[in-house]
Amino acid sequence: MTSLGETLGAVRPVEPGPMAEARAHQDRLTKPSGSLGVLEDVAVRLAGIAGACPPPLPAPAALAIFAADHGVHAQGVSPWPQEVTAQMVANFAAGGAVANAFAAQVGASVTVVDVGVAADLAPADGLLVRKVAYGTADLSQGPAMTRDQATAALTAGVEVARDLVAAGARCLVTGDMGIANTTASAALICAFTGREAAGVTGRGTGVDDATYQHKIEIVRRGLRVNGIAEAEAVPGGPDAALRVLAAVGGLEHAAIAGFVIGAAAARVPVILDGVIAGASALAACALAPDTVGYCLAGHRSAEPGHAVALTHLGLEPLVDLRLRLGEGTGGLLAHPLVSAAVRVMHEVATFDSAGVADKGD
Ligand SMILES: Cc1cc2ncn([C@H]3O[C@H](COP(=O)(O)O)[C@@H](O)[C@H]3O)c2cc1C
Ligand SMILES: O=C(O)c1cccnc1
Repeated sequence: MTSLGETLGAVRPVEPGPMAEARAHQDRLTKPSGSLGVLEDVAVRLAGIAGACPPPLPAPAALAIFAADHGVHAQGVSPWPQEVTAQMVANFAAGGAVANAFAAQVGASVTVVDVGVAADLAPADGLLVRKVAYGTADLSQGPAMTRDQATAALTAGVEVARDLVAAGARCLVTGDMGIANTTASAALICAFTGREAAGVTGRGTGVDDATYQHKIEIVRRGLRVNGIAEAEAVPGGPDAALRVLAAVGGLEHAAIAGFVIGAAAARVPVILDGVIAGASALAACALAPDTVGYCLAGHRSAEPGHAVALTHLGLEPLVDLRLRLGEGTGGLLAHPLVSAAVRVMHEVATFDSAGVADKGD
């Protein structure tokens, strides 16, 4: 068993020296300075993460899809039955989901982790059972999880990251599956950013207007019953972060937060997927602030809370395709861009080496 405290303490800031070196190297390459835009920033950050310039290629990539159920589903916040969580876990394990197709496209492995599905699942190839509970309690009635449950799910995420890196992964990608988890995501984003529920709650898998208004009300109620003021960010520090995560988060949010922290502790970049990952990353970065240096925002999801979370974290999304699926799909699609950004550092000639004239002063 990994101690969560030890892992939090192992997260170091990204290294400024190799980042400065990478920035200077970018300017010597046979292209106008800054012409690769955000990709230059990505390559610079990967140098800081690896502590080396040029940084290693971020491959192979490994996607982990954390799955769990939500007590708040009983409030009618999702049009889908809760059983779809377990059914989709089987679909991931059989290779039949969108995430599997995108993983195959970009050459990423897929690991599915049951951290809280409300059904018994048997371990199988690519399916780890690390169940902490059969779903959370209803966050609109009281805390969704105990502190111990949140800690156990965080630890499961840390350990999955550690094991994937030990098995050779050089880039991690977050994925989620949990019917009703956009409600818990909205509540987490409210608590960590201090935004109002109406500004961060989205339609998830597609609720109608009446259900959407009800969903916003449930997010408000969840904050209220758990003693979290709406439109006021919770105080910083790991203790408050764990309290918020346990109060209104999901078991997969906690596990994803642990996974992101585990990536940072192992000095490996982690590509975040959509709104569930964004909400989880807010918790991760509140628990261990240097974690943010290891996070790349794969995409911006159509859920309004996602942009709020990314702005709060200071992360710029790599793609915006109006995706609103989760599973890791948006994170996976960004992986070739991250690889391309790093490959430039290895393969592109400098003005000197290629005999190309630099622009005049
Ligand atoms: C078939 C199916 C596949 C999915 N894959 C991801 N999600 C996504 O939708 C769910 C969150 O939306 P809400 O909060 O509205 O329930 C999560 O399971 C998320 O991973 C799916 C949802 C469905 C129905
Ligand atoms: O942003 C996401 O990842 C998302 C949006 C809607 C439903 N599930 C996931």
